[in-house]
Amino acid sequence: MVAPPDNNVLWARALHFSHNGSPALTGVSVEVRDGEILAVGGPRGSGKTTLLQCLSGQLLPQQGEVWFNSAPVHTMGPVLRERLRRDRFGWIDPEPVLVPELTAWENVALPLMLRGVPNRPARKAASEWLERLDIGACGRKRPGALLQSERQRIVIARALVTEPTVLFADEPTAPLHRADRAQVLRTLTTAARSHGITVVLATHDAEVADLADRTVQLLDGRRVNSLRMPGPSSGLFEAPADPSSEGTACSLSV
Ligand SMILES: Nc1ncnc2c1ncn2[C@@H]1O[C@H](COP(=O)(O)OP(=O)(O)OP(=O)(O)O)[C@@H](O)[C@H]1O
Repeated sequence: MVAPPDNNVLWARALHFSHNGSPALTGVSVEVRDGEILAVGGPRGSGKTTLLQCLSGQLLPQQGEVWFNSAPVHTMGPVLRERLRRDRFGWIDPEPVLVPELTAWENVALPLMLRGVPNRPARKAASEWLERLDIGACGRKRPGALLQSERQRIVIARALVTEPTVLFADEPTAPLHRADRAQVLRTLTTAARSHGITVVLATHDAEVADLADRTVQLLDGRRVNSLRMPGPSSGLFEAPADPSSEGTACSLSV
């Protein structure tokens, strides 16, 4: 086993994963640098979610290696991987899932309280994150009284309140309208940058990927290079990835 380069917070090599025999990743390698916002693009079914699940230790690849800093995630047992996810990683799903009986600030404070943080400091941290995400006024409301975009901001605040080393966001703005999408995403990336949180963001929206530092593209479970055509809502032209370009930016503005 070869240890990954020092400046990568995550480093995955030649990942293979099949769901019940149907291949989702076939030899994907990717690196994530400390503090960067990396978009994982590609059409539906291209393997984005599976890649994020392998990188975050939710799934064990059937072949290949995943390293977090200098720790080999692919050889960890379930207890260690669970601890890693709890202590160092955050996760945002496409649909906002909140506890309906709790207020917004209680939902955000929940991960801190589960770690034993007392009520007052947990409440203070939750309120600060609600303010940062421009939903300070929603603190006392329950999820049922909030708009979908407000609920998704609460989910984002809850994922950031523990200040994880890496935040995995799987299509975090998929259910939102176009205008809300850009605003929520800008808030998420600004908050992550200001706190030095690395973000791995799965998206099939080229405009979403524009907010990232770098994009890697998947197609049918493989990495491909992408050439972005001119224009704001341009499509992506894809070509097989050159393994020797591993580590260089994959999105080339033409
Ligand atoms: N639990 C599962 N059981 C069986 N097949 C699965 C499962 N999860 C994913 N797949 C298949 O694996 C492939 C990759 O799926 P994955 O969800 O990783 O792609 P994706 O790019 O995230 O897609 P989407 O944008 O639709 O979320 C797809 O063909 C999908 O149908």
